[in-house]
Amino acid sequence: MARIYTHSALTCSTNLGFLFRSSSSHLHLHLRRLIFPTSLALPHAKTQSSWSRRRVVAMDSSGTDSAKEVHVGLDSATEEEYATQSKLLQEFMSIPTLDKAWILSSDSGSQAMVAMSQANLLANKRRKFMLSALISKDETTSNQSSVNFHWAPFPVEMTGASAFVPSPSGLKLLVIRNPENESPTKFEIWSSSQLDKEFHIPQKVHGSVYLDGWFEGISWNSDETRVAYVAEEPSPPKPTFDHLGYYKKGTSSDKDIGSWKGQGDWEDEWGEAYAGKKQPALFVIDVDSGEVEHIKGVPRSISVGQVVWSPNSKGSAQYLVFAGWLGDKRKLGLKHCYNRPCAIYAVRCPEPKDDANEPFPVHNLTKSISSGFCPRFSKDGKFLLFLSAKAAVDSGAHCSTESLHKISWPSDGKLPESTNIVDVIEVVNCPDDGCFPGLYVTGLLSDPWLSDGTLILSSYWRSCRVILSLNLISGELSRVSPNDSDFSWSVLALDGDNVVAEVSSSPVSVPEIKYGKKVLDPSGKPSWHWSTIQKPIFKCSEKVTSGLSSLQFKILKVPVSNVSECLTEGAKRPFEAIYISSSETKENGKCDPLVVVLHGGPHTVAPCSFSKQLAYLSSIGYSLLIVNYRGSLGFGEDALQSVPGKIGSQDVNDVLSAVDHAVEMGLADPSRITVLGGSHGGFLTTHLIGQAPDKFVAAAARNPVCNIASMVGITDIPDWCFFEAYGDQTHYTEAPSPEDMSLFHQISPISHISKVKTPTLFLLGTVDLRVPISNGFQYVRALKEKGADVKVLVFPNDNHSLDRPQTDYESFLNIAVWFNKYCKL
Ligand SMILES: CC(=O)N[C@@H](C)C(=O)N[C@@H](C)C(=O)O
Repeated sequence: MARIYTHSALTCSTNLGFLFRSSSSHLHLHLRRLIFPTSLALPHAKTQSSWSRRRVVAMDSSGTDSAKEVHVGLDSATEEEYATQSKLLQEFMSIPTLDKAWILSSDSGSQAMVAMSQANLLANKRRKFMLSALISKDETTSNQSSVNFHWAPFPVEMTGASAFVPSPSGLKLLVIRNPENESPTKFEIWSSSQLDKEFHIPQKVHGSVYLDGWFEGISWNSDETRVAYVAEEPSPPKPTFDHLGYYKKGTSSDKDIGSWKGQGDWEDEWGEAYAGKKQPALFVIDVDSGEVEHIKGVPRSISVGQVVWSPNSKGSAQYLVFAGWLGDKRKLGLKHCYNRPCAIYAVRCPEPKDDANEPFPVHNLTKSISSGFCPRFSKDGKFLLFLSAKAAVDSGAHCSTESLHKISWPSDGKLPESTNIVDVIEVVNCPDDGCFPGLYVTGLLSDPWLSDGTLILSSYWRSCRVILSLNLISGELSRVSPNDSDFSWSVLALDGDNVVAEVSSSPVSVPEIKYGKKVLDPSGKPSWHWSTIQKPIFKCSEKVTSGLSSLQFKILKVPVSNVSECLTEGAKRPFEAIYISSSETKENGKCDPLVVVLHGGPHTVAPCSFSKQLAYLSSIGYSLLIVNYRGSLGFGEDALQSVPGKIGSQDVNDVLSAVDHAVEMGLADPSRITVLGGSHGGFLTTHLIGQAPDKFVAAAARNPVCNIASMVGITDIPDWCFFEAYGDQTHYTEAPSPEDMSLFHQISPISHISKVKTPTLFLLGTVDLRVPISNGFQYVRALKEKGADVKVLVFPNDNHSLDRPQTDYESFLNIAVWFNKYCKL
């Protein structure tokens, strides 16, 4: 998931919950197909006799018909198990997710609007709804003031709306509805009691508005007359041929009878999650007339995003300021990839009276730095702040420690030839104990400022997400969320000088909303006083509540084994693992079975926050060990940069050290350990079952990287293969040599396949562009050849993230049943 803008939208379930409740044979048949959608569902040799068998005629490899026995369906005990698990999983997966929040201030006080979503399994979509509340504050004594949110009795369903953007005054609300087919994009302007305007923007003007976390940017101008945004350019016309196959000159309408459309030229795309998306381009809509202007002058080699308006000072030109990514050569994958060069640009926004035929020049404001994105103007309009992933771009790591910079913004609107970029927060290499580990921003609000110009933002800090404040003048950075909290916090919205935050209390309790007020302690030192907002908006069923109430967690510090002198200082420091277990003591003193959970990247982090899927696994009796091995975000740049060039060894050893550490502490029973991971986490999972074949009783891998040699030619991030294999970006080429291929094979899980004996479940998405499905299949077939116990679920319409509601649900249902089978819960 993109680290900017979004709150972790952990998605949910499927229609299986409904199906399991029925005992009709028709539904059971359907269920079997859902659970084993491919012919690769292989029962373990030991359990074969309990499976129902059916004689079918199949074609053997010689091409002749032969009668073979294949296994269909489940034994009744397994069916019972699926049925039981599905009921509880459904309750976890239906917990809603908080997507965004706004605080709108008026003379009568502040009001909160909270956009939430919940899985709709049957529709395989997320159901969106909006909750609103009036905020009342009792300010009698400054340090003791109480805050109440008076929630409307029910949320309002908003399904069909793609984006909500209140205007700065809170008097207007823009609702955008992206089309699902060839229909127009709808823009609605709402006032407090009615729909004021509705505009339908046809596909020949632009396609869907971007809402992806990278290119997304929708911005009201200060007098609330225009909105700038990023949308897909119209599709280029396709060649038309008549019934004889003759090429037709000129453009013709889609509805021509007796003619057909060719494909036309292929256009490069930004890889995983951008399949079929057109070039992002800048538009401005007049909210009174509905007139849409395509902002010209931006070269097609630049993909634009994150547009904001420059401050509006009388008589001076107004600019649209945006981030732009260069896609002139190859567009390499962008999702999770902060290492793509990008810059902050400004283009003068034409006034309605300007001659539209004369595009204004585009200024690159950040020429001297390899990365600039997320532009924000300071409260007084004197500075333009932006984030930079220069450490990622310059090193080649797909994600790394960020930095924050500013440039002065000219009050007369005359942009200088060159800008002086001032560093505000630098990259931290080796953080001292307990000190700021560097910037890993997880969210920047559209208006992130307190009245004195202090910036409020959320960032990873080791295994937690914290809220930080930055005084732009003094450069002082401090923690807004409590120093002693192991929970993950993120800023949702600002209410004047107060902070509304979402706090996820670790993996064992659902998020809650907190309201933070700056207070002065008796010595005059400022600190933040937090109140819990009374109504829990994440309402859980009794089973979920009782399941969670018996859990506890702690963050373990794991010492690095084999500290070598070649390591940088920061890479010698302990890394972390989050341990979750039942708080109840077992009568026999035995530990629960353990699931080792491994994030991907490798440069991401598994934060100490609530995850429905993992909470479900904990609540059915598993302890979890979520390992933030070296290379994870949040621990400084030295530790992060220590793994490239050593993947498949250093990261694997870190996980093994964490497991040994947990066993030594008496937290895990060495005979009942399983492992679960996706993508690079799946690379680690499949490495671990090959390199430590006796350690894990079962494994589950979601779109795993199993063979970099076969991935490099077809993934959207071939540069990742080179960077993580060699540890630098000098080796990257589109034409790998036999030596490259040999190294890729050698460092991949496939090279350890002969040792694997752990029963492994594979969850694969057919339209994954990052780790194409053939990677998992090759490994699966190699395991099958050895007679290993393998089960495969293939999701034909899923990409790399496997997060569509039904997919997510069916995945975790099968993970639970698979682990139960080998851990004998
Ligand atoms: C940079 C990147 O996407 N690497 C993949 C191999 C990976 O592990 N991706 C993670 C972030 C994922 O969870 O998709």
